Amino acid sequence: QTERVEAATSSDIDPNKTLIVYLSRTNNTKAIAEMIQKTVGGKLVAVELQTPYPENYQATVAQVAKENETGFMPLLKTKIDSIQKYDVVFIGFPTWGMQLPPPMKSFLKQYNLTGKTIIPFNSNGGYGIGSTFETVKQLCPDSRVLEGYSTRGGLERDGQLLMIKEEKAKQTETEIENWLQKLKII
Ligand SMILES: Cc1cc2nc3c(=O)[nH]c(=O)nc-3n(C[C@H](O)[C@H](O)[C@H](O)COP(=O)(O)O)c2cc1C
Repeated sequence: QTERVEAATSSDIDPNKTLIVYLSRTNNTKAIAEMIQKTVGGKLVAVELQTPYPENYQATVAQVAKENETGFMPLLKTKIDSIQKYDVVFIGFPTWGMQLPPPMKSFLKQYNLTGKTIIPFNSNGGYGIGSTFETVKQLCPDSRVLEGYSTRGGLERDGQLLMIKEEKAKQTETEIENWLQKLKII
């Protein structure tokens, strides 16, 4: 009987009601987003800005530092139609200045995620998630925020762009499957 209950509660997320939204500059977080979609299904959406960040890495770092300081939230070009139809929202982002990137703060502020299940994921340059997952929780006080996934991506500062490829991609895929199983998503 126990078994039947477990089978009924696990893996019943509906791909039609699943949104995977991510921010990615050098495609590491995008690679994770695509792996999640391959495993779970759902609608994949890249967050784009009305005014994109500079191509130049140092200029971007400086701009983000300023935005983090002032709490500035950039306007998004990306629009989600009918957010209300999604029950589960995966939210992916790199670590920027050890914080949640400003565009993701914009996203979480802009959309009403009340009652939804939020699942964060992250790539970073090796310094970890910083305050990112904590900020997601703070900005989604009326959502169920599940345990996030994080892995090392690139380090643009040192010329490392897309690093989630080849062996690292295979390893990441396995980790993502284990994580989603643990969360009873698959
Ligand atoms: C503006 C900026 C700030 C960053 N700050 C950090 C940081 O504080 N800690 C860290 O580990 N990596 C940092 N990184 C590196 C990224 O988190 C890392 O390269 C990540 O994998 C990039 O993801 P993406 O390829 O999806 O853009 C920063 C990168 C940029 C562009």
